[in-house]
Amino acid sequence: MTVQHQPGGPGDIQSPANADLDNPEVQHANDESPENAVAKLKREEIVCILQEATGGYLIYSLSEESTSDGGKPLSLEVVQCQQQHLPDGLSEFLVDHASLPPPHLKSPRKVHVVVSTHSGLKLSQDFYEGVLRPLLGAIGLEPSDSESEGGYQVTVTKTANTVRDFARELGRDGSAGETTIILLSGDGGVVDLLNGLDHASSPPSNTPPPPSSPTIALLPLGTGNALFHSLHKQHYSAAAAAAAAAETPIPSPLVLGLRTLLKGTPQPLPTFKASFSPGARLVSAPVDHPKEHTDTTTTTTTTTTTTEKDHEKESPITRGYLLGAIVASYGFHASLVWESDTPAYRVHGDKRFGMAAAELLKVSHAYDATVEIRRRGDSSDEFTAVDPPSSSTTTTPTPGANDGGGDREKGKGKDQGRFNYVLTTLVSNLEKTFTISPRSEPLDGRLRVVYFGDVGGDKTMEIMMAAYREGEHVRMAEVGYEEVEEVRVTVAEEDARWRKVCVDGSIVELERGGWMRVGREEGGRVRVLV
Ligand SMILES: Nc1ncnc2c1ncn2[C@@H]1O[C@H](COP(=O)(O)OP(=O)(O)OP(=O)(O)O)[C@@H](O)[C@H]1O
Repeated sequence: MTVQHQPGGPGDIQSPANADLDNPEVQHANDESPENAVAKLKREEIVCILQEATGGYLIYSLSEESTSDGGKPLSLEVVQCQQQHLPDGLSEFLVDHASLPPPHLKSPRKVHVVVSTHSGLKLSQDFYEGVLRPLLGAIGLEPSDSESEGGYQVTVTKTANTVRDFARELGRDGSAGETTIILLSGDGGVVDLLNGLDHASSPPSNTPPPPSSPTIALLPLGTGNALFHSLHKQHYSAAAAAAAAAETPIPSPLVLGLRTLLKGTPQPLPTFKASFSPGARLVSAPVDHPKEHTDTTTTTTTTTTTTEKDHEKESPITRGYLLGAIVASYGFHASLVWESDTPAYRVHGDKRFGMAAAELLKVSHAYDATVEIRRRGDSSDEFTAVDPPSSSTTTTPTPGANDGGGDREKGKGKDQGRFNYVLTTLVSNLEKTFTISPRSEPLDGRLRVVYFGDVGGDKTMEIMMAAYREGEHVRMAEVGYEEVEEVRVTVAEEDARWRKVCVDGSIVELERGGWMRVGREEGGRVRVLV
C-alpha cells in the first residue's frame, strides 16, 4: 500500500494503520494491493526500510517526479510490506531500530536543519516539508522551537547572510562540537558555514581549531553541488555498476544524500585558506553585462574602456582571508561564475552558464598573471613560477612524486605570463559529470592545480569538454596539472573585469598587482557525513 505524504502536515507520514480514507491520494493508494505496491517499488528510489513493532516493514522512498496535475515534485512515499521476510535484494536498505536515530542525530547531540531558500531551483523548503521532516519524524525526531524542548531546530534563510550568522552564533555559544547541521543547500551553504564559524573564533588562527567540530550532512539542493558529487563519486560508480548489473537506473543525488544522512559516518572535511593582498574586496553580483571591451591581447596590448564599478556592493575581506573546501580560481572559471550572475542572465536559469561561457569564449581573454606554486616539502616561502604548457612541445607525462610530476615537463612557449585558466581544488568534480581533477579522491586533503595558457576560445572549449569525459583534459599537452601545497596568483591586469577571482562561488576583486594565495590546511574545521 502506498501512502503519499501530504507536504505541510506535522511530520505525518501516514502508515496504512492510520491512513485517512477521505484523503483522495490515500484512497487511491488503498486501491492497490500491498503486493503490487511492493512489486512496483523502484529500487533506486528507496531511502530506507524500517521494521514495524508488529512485524512487517515500512519502505520509504523518494519520488522526484513532477505530476501533470501540479503535485509537488518532491515527496516521501511509504509502502507497507507485511511479509515476515523482505523481498530479495531489499535487505541492504534495512535500518535497525536499535541504531535509530543514528549517533550523529541522537541526543545529546543537537540537530539543526538549515533550509537555504535561494539555492538551486529553490526546492529546499518543499524538500524539507515534503521529505526531510516526515523522514526525521519516522525515526523519532520532531522539530521544536527551543533546544530545551529537545527535537531539532530549523533555520530558514531570509537573506544571503542567514547561514553565516547562524554559524557565527553557533561558534560563539560553544556548542558547535555537539551539533549536527543538516544542510539543504548547494556549495555556498558549506562555505558560509565554514567562514561564519571561523569568524566566531578569536583571535584569527593560522591553524584550524582542534576542538571538536560540528558535523554537516549535505542534501544537494544547489546548482553545482560540487562537494556533494565529489564526496559521492565512488558511490556513483558503485551504484552505477550495481544498477548496470540489475538493469536499473542509478539513485538520484537526493536519494544518496538521504541514505548518507541515515547511514553515514562523520569524517574531517579538508579545507584551504585563500589569503589576499590588502586591496582585495568581496564584490556583489555584476550590475549588467560587462562593458564593451576592446581586447587586443593577441597583439600584446590591452585596451580597456571600463573604468567605473561593475558591481553594486563591495566589502572588505575581514581578516584578509576566506576559507574554502572546493575551489579557488582565476581566469575563465572565475569570470564565468561572476559574469553569469547578471540579472539579464539569471532569468535564463541554469542556461545562463552556457550563455555567459559562449560570450567569454568569443572574447577569449588571455589573463595577465604570474602563477607560482609551492610543492609539498618546500619551505613556506619557496615558490616556483610556472608557465602555461605549450601544445607545440611533445609531452610524455610521467607520474612523479607530485602525482602530476610529468606535467611540469611540458614545454614552455610563447604563452608565458598569459593564462586562460588557473584553478586550485580540493575536490574532483565541479558538477556531477564535470571532473576537473580526476586524481582527487574524496577527503584526500590534497590540493591540486589545473592551468593552461592563451590557447584561444576553441581550444578552451575542447579542454572543458574533455573534463566531461572523466577528466581527460589533464592528459592534454596544453594543460598543467599537479599536486601543490600552495598557489600564488599575482594579477597584472588593468581592467577590473579581468581581476576577479572565485573562492567556492564567492567573487573577490583584486587591486592592480594584487594577489591571492591559496594554501592547504591541516586538520578539519568541520566534519561531513560520508
Ligand atoms: N532567502 C535568501 N535571500 C537571499 N539570498 C539567499 C537566501 N537564501 C540563500 N541565499 C543565498 O543564495 C546562495 C545559494 O547558494 P548555494 O551555493 O546554496 O546554491 P547554488 O549557488 O544554487 O548552488 P552551487 O553553489 O552548488 O552551484 C547563497 O549565497 C545564499 O547566501
